[in-house]
Amino acid sequence: MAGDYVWIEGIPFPTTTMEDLRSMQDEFVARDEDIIIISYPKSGTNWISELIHLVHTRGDPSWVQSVVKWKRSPWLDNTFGLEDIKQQQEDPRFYTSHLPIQFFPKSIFKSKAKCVYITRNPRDILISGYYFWKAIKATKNPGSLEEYFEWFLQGNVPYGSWFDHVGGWLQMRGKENFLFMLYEELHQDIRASVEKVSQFLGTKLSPEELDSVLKNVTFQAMKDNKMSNFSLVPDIHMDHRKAHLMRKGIIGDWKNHFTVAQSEAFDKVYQEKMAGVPPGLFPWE
Ligand SMILES: Nc1ncnc2c1ncn2[C@@H]1O[C@H](COP(=O)(O)OS(=O)(=O)O)[C@@H](OP(=O)(O)O)[C@H]1O
Repeated sequence: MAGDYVWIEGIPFPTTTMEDLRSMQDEFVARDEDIIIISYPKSGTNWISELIHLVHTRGDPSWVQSVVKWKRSPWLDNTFGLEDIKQQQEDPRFYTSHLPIQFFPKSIFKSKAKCVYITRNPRDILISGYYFWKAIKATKNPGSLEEYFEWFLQGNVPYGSWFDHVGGWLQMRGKENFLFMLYEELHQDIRASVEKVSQFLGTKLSPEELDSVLKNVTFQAMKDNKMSNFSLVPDIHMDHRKAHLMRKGIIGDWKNHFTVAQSEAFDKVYQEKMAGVPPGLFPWE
């Protein structure tokens, strides 16, 4: 049976999230060498993580094929992930977070840690989450799409409102150690995306290394890689009969799901909530 949420300061989190986020925020010690992947759920977190890990190994797939993703980039947001991060001696440490900016460890903002924030058309995020949360035991079962659609617009979904999450993290745009990426840009030009990320990380790849990264970050390669496709998530956390991480991997699946009325309702909320965001920043507007 799917669970409910743990509510922390008005935001619903999966029940696997540590309850004392505020203590973690004060106590966590970032290192300048850290590489942090940040996203609202279902934005392409695992795609950009895989890409970053492969850039780090210069296209050698042995790490991504032998270590599960949540050990390569543990979750900052839960106690087990945090322990893994703290115990890592070697630099750089990689870790992942879906946290809204107001819960992020303060030391990260004072460090030179490199942060990559990825986002995606929120309409596609809604659909991706609608299917995925059905399988995840630490989140509430979405029920019908009509119902989930309303929850999403209200921010009554894991990690709260997409609008608030993106709005918060956009404050970091332009900072030297922050890179903003879009799922859609990875789709449109994956080679240019790999080059952009490798430049940000300070890793110059040879043409052969770049080709090997490209070969291993395709939807099919990740779907076939059990260390990346979530098939090894224990049954106590995920019902593998109900959904897979690697679902469709396309742009615009929302068009196969939204009614005209839903599409209009979404646009209205989007325009209200994103009024302060510079026009043209996102390709889906
Ligand atoms: N390589 C590649 N190419 C294209 N698309 C990809 C790729 N890797 C992951 N995905 C798609 O990303 C969606 C999952 O997002 P996240 O990784 O952020 O999910 S999670 O929040 O960590 O659960 C999910 O999107 P949907 O298919 O729309 O559900 C995945 O299919």
